[in-house]
Order: sequence, then C-alpha cells, then structure tokens
Amino acid sequence: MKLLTAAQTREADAFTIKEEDIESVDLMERVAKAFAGWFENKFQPTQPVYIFCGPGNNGGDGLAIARLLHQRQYKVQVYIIGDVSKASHDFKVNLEQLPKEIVQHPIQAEADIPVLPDGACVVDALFGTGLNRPVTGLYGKVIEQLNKSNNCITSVDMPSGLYTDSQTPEEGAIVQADFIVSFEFPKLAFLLPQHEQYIGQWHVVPINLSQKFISHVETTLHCTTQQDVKHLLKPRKRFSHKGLYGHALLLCGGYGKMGAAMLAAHACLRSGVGLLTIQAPPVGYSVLQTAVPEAMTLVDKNRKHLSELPQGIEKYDVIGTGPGLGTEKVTQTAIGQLLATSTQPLVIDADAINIIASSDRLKSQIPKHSVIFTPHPKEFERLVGKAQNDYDRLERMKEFCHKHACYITLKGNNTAIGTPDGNIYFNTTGNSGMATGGTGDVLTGIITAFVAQNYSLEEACRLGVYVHGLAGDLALNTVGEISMIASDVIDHLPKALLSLQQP
Ligand SMILES: NC(=O)C1=CN([C@@H]2O[C@H](COP(=O)(O)OP(=O)(O)OC[C@H]3O[C@@H](n4cnc5c(N)ncnc54)[C@H](O)[C@@H]3O)[C@@H](O)[C@H]2O)[C@@H](O)CC1
Ligand SMILES: Nc1ncnc2c1ncn2[C@@H]1O[C@H](COP(=O)(O)OP(=O)(O)O)[C@@H](O)[C@H]1O
Ligand SMILES: [K+]
Repeated sequence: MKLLTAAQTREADAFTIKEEDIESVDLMERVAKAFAGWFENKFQPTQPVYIFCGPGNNGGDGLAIARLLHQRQYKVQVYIIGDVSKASHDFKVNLEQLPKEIVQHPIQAEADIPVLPDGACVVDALFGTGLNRPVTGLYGKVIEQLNKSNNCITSVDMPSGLYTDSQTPEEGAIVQADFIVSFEFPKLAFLLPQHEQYIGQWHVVPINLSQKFISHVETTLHCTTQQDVKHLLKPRKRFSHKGLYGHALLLCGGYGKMGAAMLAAHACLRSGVGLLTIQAPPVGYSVLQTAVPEAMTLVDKNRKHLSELPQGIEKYDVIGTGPGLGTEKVTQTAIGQLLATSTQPLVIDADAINIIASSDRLKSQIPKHSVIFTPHPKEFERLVGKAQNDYDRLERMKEFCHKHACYITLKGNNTAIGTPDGNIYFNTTGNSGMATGGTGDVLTGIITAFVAQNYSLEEACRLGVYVHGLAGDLALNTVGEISMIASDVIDHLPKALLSLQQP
C-alpha cells in the first residue's frame, strides 16, 4: 500500500472530487460517515462525546461527525476554537447544518476550556493534514488540557499538532491520541518510533478516493500489508525437488553463542530452504548436529570463532552471517574475505554488521546489488551514522542504500526496509513480545531462506519481515507478550506461512 504525503492526499481529494463531479463538502460527508461508522463500533451512545473543532476542514469533519453521531443517539457537545468567520468553506456549510440540539461552545480564552467529565469521549478535530506551523497559543492550551485529562481521545485523521510527513518543531503542542481514524491511507508520522506517545492505535477507513489517482501517484513510501505479500509467495511445484529451493550457507555462532546459529538455522529451514549448511567453530559441532539434524555442518579450524570461508563457497545460493559471531580479529578477516570474494547474495546481521561498520575499508567493499543488512537501531547507527530524528534516520538510510546499492531492514516496530532505488517499505506485523534476545537471528534465517528460493532481494526482505512479524503475532495467542521467546516465533512460522497461502 502506498503512503501519501499531506500534499498528495490533497491532490487525491481534488482528483476524486473532479472525477466524480461532486462538491468537496460531499467528500467531507463521506469522511464523516466513515469515521462515525468506526466510532459506533467502538463507543456506546451512553458515553458523552466532546468534539473539539479547529478552523479548517479537519474541524469541518468534526462538525459533520457531530451531526451524524447526534442522529445515532450520542450526546454530543461541540467546542469551536478560533475565528469562525475565517473558517474554511466546508466548515461553514457544516456549521449551518449542525442541529440546534447540539450544544455549541466557542473557546476564545483559556477559561473557556472545559473540564471533562469522567468517561467522556473526546474527538480531536482541531487540525489534520493542513497543519502548516507548530500549534501554540490558545490551541496549544486546549491540547495541553486534553492531554492532561484522563479521557479517551480519538483523533480525526491526525493527532492535532503532529506534522504529517516532516519533523514537528519542538515548541508545538501535539495531541496524545488513544485512537486515530485516518482516511484511505495511514500517514508516515504513525510509523515512527519517536511518535509513540502521540500514536495510540491507528485505523484506516476507506472513503473511496479515486483508484486511478492512487495507482498512478508516485511515491517512495509504502506500507506492506497482507494483501501485498500474499501474491509474492510462490507455490511449490508438484515435481519439484530440494535442489529447486536453494542451498543456503549460514556463517553463524561462536563460543557461548551457538544458540544464535540454531535459531537462524531452524528459522531458515522452516521458511522453505532446499538445503542448509552451517559453518561453525568446533565448539558448536555436536550441538548443531544434534539440535538441527536437517542441516549439514562444516567445522572452522579456529576452535571458538569463525575464521575462514569454506572451500567451494561458490556453490551456495546465498550466505547469511552475523548472529553469534563475535568480533574477534580472525572473524573480521573472514568477513573481509566474504565481502571481497562472494559472488552470491549476502544477508548480513548483528556482529557482521558491527565489523563492517567499524571499517571504512570494509564499507567500501560492500558488493553492489547483493547485500541485505538487517540491523537493529544501534547496529544501524554504527553502520549508517547517528541521526537527529526518525525522519533524518530514514534519509540516511536512503542515502546509504543508494550509495552502496544495498538493502537495509531497520528493525523495530514497523521495521523499515530501504532499497537501492530509494523506496522505503514499512512493515505492519510484529509486537513488543518480540523484543527479546534471538528474534533478530530468526529474521536472518527467514530472509536467507527466501533469497535461497530465488525471491528477489526486495521480495525476500518484505516477505521475510512480514512473515517474521506475523509469526510473532500468532504466537501472542498461545504464549502472550511477556513470555514470548525467539523459539516461539519459529514455532509459529508454519501457521504464518499457511495463513498467507489461504485464498
Ligand atoms: N474535502 C474535504 O473537506 C476533506 C476534508 N478532509 C479533512 O480535512 C483535513 C485537511 O483540512 P485542511 O487542509 O483545511 O487543514 P486543517 O483542518 O488540518 O487545518 C488547516 C487550517 O488550520 C490553520 N492552521 C494550520 N496550522 C495552524 C496552527 N499551528 N495554528 C493555528 N492554525 C493553524 C490553517 O491556516 C487552516 O485554516 C484532513 O486532515 C481531513 O481531516 C479530508 O479527510 C478529505 C476531504
Ligand atoms: N516492539 C516491537 N514490535 C515489533 N517488533 C519488534 C519489537 N521489538 C522487537 N521486534 C522485532 O524483533 C526483532 C529483534 O531483533 P534484534 O534486536 O536483532 O534481536 P536479537 O539481536 O536479540 O536477535 C526484530 O525483527 C524486530 O523488528
Ligand atoms: K485531528
């Protein structure tokens, strides 16, 4: 699914209005209906509803929502902030249509800001995508009061005060929304970790914007949904054999960290690889042979750490490395050789990232169009550099992916995948139960398996990250967030893949 900027959203609205030959206020009515439909499913008419409206079309939405909720038996009060005479055209039309039974309160001074009764639902319709400066003054005071109250806040389209697709200046007040109901598309701002306190649960409701516009509009930002990945998954052929699903090599594990190799190996096998070989130091030999009987094991000459590449390395279709490696000198040398000589795609995680990050020479040797890095935020910072904020971090990711013609999956909630051609795909699966040691090793194994099966590097990243998160989400039902461990994610990979294969 595409993610549109605020400007593109305006274009989509305008295009739809023209294409359907309707008035902008008709589209506002659709927005309000879509919101009211969501609201009715969430809140009882017994709960009083306080709607706070700003002077633009977001406020106009608020007024239309007030009318629709009133018709559906909710007890609605409307608070209008700002100069109504300067309000948008569609705001004024909806103000005229507001039933007399709905109490209207102008807020012209701080003293007019109401104290909200317990249990009241707040609808925040102060500002949406038209915000063009930080919110201060009386609007800022209203937002501060709403945030201080313990009432549940549902924002229309955006938490008011938050910029849609750029850094919000520090002085601006921002609504801390429990719920956000956004129209047709999510917004970039919802997906960034730095906005956690403003973004509760977000929901996207359709308003039938022009499909023609949506399919033609150009964007580098995307959100990966189930629909997007479902069609990527390739069925296995009836007369197929293991040779068709790739031979992966994992260079993982070291003294005290053989578990990382096991997790990556199990995940790789459960994700459909044809053949798997693991090279590990002798300390890991028996444990791997016992714990992962499906995999072949090669032994490094160094007793504790990776120090060499195996003979005949060309025969592997993909190499996954990093989990459990450590950063010993001998391992640094081996990773250097890998970058300099490999002819197949590489999936590079954990300590292998740390090794490359610490050497400009190694960075300059990253082979083009054949590497996927899977850093967590700290590893990302080592590799790409420190960023000022999440927007800056995405820009740096784009630059790095472009410069080295590589892929990066920046892990976290809504893992962001950067590609050499400047696209960013945000993931929509996964949960905080996965914030536990070893889940990243599982991801390395999954992505390695998809590359082995001849998915493009971009597909392997998107599919791998999605399936990994989906397995974590399915594990929630059996083990919950607190007890979840990396092995639970592996245990739920079969169900995750099966669910994607369902029509
Ligand atoms: N045709 C329509 O009427 C539609 C309306 N929609 C709604 O309209 C919203 C966008 O509407 P607008 O473009 O009118 O923008 P907003 O309602 O978000 O705000 C714009 C107004 O606020 C003022 N403003 C901006 N920043 C301010 C600040 N910091 N302090 C004080 N005033 C400030 C602007 O001068 C302008 O008057 C969307 O978020 C959505 O809620 C859309 O959902 C779809 C179609
Ligand atoms: N709060 C969260 N929401 C969604 N996914 C998460 C969350 N926390 C962690 N994850 C996922 O779990 C994995 C953790 O990887 P990583 O930090 O490398 O772990 P490790 O190094 O212990 O294997 C990543 O894929 C990340 O996206
Ligand atoms: K809003």
